[in-house]
Amino acid sequence: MPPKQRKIAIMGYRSVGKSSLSIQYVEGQFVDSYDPTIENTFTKTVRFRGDEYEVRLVDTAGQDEYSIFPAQYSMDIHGYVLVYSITSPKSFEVVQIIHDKLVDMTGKVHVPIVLVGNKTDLHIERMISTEEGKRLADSWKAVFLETSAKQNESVSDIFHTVLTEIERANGNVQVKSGCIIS
Ligand SMILES: Nc1nc2c(ncn2[C@@H]2O[C@H](COP(=O)(O)OP(=O)(O)OP(=O)(O)O)[C@@H](O)[C@H]2O)c(=O)[nH]1
Repeated sequence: MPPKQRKIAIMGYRSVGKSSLSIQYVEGQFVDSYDPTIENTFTKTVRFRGDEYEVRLVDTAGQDEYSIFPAQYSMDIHGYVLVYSITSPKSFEVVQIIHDKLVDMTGKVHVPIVLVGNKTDLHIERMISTEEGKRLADSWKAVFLETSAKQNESVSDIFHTVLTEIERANGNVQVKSGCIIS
């Protein structure tokens, strides 16, 4: 069977670690330097829960509260990873604005979204608590994860979770008494 093709967009404010998470997932390395992204696409083939997936990961340019939601990211994308940095209240504010624009643009009731609080290794600089992140994700009915691209903590979980959410949106995952059966 050919691999299932899944296109995932990773979005958020500038410098939250979108490229670092993408590179850590696809290439298994962390780059300390900062090079603002315009747009990059990564492809990775993964076997997950018995199925083969070709994941196309679109690493988007950092947005701010004034950015217009790029129309190309409202179509042809199966799932979204929305990222903020746990050290940046501004990035937490912007991720909420991006989410609202995303829901408006796609016009869908349920969009597969994973909310990610990145940079957990910078715990002394933490400004957004785990509870705040969780509460926001719950209000969106999205899944919440905290990660560190630097320490490769929970990075692959992001993409496995978004693949699961896409399957769920397609009606291919059943949840029974807390267990996920696919
Ligand atoms: N300590 C720490 N630094 C990180 C982490 N993730 C990214 N960084 C650093 O944060 C800076 C920005 O990372 P990028 O991955 O370029 O951020 P981005 O969101 O793609 O940035 P834009 O392209 O401007 O949107 C870089 O210096 C990274 O090394 C992390 O988990 N921990």
